[in-house]
Formats: sequence, structure tokens, C-alpha cells
Amino acid sequence: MKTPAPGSHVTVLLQESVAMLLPALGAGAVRRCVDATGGRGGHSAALLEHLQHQDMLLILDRDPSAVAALQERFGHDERVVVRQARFSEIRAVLQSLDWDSVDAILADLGVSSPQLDEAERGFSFLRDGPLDMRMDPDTGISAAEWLNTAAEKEISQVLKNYGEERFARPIARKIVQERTQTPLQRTGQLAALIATVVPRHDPGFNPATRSFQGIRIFINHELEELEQFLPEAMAALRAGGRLAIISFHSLEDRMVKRFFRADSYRVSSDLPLRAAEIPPLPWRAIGKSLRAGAAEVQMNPRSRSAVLRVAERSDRHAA
Ligand SMILES: C[S@@+](CC[C@H](N)C(=O)[O-])C[C@H]1O[C@@H](n2cnc3c(N)ncnc32)[C@H](O)[C@@H]1O
Repeated sequence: MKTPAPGSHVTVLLQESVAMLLPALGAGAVRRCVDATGGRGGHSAALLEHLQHQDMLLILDRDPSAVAALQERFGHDERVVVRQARFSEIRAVLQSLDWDSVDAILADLGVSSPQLDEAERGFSFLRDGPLDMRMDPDTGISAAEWLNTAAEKEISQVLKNYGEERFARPIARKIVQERTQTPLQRTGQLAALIATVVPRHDPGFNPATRSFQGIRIFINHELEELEQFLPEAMAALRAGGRLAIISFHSLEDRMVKRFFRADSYRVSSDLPLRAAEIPPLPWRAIGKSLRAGAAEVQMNPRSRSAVLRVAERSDRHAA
């Protein structure tokens, strides 16, 4: 099995996601696309293969290192605009570019391999580094600042809800005990502490995996970002435009699924409604959710939990 080089990122569901967006690239004079999570540019490069010289691709990432790498990779391409921004800010960025609507938007959620590989970023339980975990290290508080001050109950809830960690309570208790002696500063320190609480059944699965995931999602407000992004992205699409989301966490996938089925948009009422009174949905899900095939999972184990969902905008006046 080929191991990706450090600093590189193996793009997940690459062909599938781009193929699902292609029908949205109509015959307009100028087609405009957005890669909302540029990373190292795997999806962007694949999208660019389908764009003509007059078309445009906006690439966003909140991580300044990703933005520098994207500038380096695509800076020479006149079809590309790279911006450091959170994807929840998509409409403000589009406004600043005078783009009133776009044809296709893609978001490949979560963290990239370079973020995990670089010990200094503090995402990794395998490589000791400062306990940071911020995708944008200039914004918000670090994992260490939070873990050294948060209430035990809050820590336990984050580990349980975002990390789906069964041992959330004893881990949170141990963190609060430890920090009264020695403040938590290093990823190795936190991983070692978790290993004293969580029994290790599977030698291939690090007991810190779930806790690190939960803390990362919390520190970066990942679910709040997605919740704000979905309606903003949908509102930015032209009629017939498509939004593709690749998620890696069941809470994210549930949010996307519900939004695409427009559960949140439909009138929620106990009163009986006649069919004619139910407002038409301003978008529709395209096909079923898609997962990586066996070959991709074998080549890139990170793709095991990936789910791709796509929706198409059907009008331009709701949302
Ligand atoms: C899974 S990687 C994307 C990889 C990319 N598709 C590629 O092929 O290289 C996710 C990227 O999204 C960025 N990201 C995560 N949440 C974000 C947000 N709310 N706004 C903007 N960028 C975000 C991360 O910094 C990371 O670089």
C-alpha cells in the first residue's frame, strides 16, 4: 500500500464529487465555482480540468498555511482566486468579488493530512506538539487554553457528543485532576493521560483518537460553521447550481442530510396542511449518499468514514 508523503493530502471521493458537480456547469458565458475547503488543492485541480479560460474558481480555506500552499500551486492561474476565510463567510467573499451567483460549490470537511502531520499544529496524538488544534492559529482559543479552564462537565460533553467517546466522564475527571498539578500543554501529555483511562482493545486504534476529534471539532466550531454554511451556500447558487458536501462525522452528515431534505425549511406544524399549502422546496437532493469504494478505502483509510451528498438549487427566490 502506498503511503502518502508527509505534507501531502490524498483527496477523498475526488472523481465522484467532481462528476456530480459537472451537470451544474451549464453553457453560461462564464462559469463560476467555489472550493470552500481548498486544503492542498486536490479538488480544485480536478475542477479546473473542466473549466475554460474565461471561467473562475474561488478557493477558500481558513488555515493560513493552506492558503499559502494554494497560492503557490494556483497563483499563476488567472481563473483562480484564493482567499483566507471561513466557509460560513462565503457570501461576503462572493460579494467582495462582485459574483452574484455561482454554478457549483464543494466542501470537503474536516482536517487535511498536512494539518495532522505537522506536530506544531497540535492536532496529532502521534506526534508530540503544543496542544493547539486551531485551523486558523490566529483566531479563537487553543485546545490547551480551553482544557485548562473549562468545567469538567463541559469537557465531558464535548468528548461524548463530538468525539463519541464512551469514557468521556473519567477522561474529563482525569484532565481536571491533572491540570491542578501540571497544566496541559502538549499533545503527547494529553494522549498519555487518555491512555491511562481508556482500555486499549485494538492495537491499531489509538485510545486518544475520539477525544482529539471531539476537542478539534469544538475548538474550531466545526458544526456551527457547517450549520451557517449550508443556507449561505445554497443562497449563493444560481438555479440549477449544485452543492456537494463530503463529511466525515455522523453529526455533520446528519446535518447535511436534513438540510438537503429541507426538514428544517419545511413548515413544522402539528396542524394538518393540505399539499397545496406546503411551500415548494428551493432545492432537491441529487441521488443517494455516496461512500468511498473498497479500493479507495484500502489506499486511503481516512476515506472510510467519508460520505458525499449533493443537492441542486431549483429556484432563486427562497432561502
Ligand atoms: C479535508 S481538507 C480539504 C482537502 C482538499 N479537498 C484537498 O483535496 O486538498 C479540509 C480543509 O478545509 C479547511 N476548513 C475546515 N473548516 C473550514 C471552514 N469552516 N472554513 C474554511 N476552511 C475550512 C481546513 O483548514 C482544511 O484545509
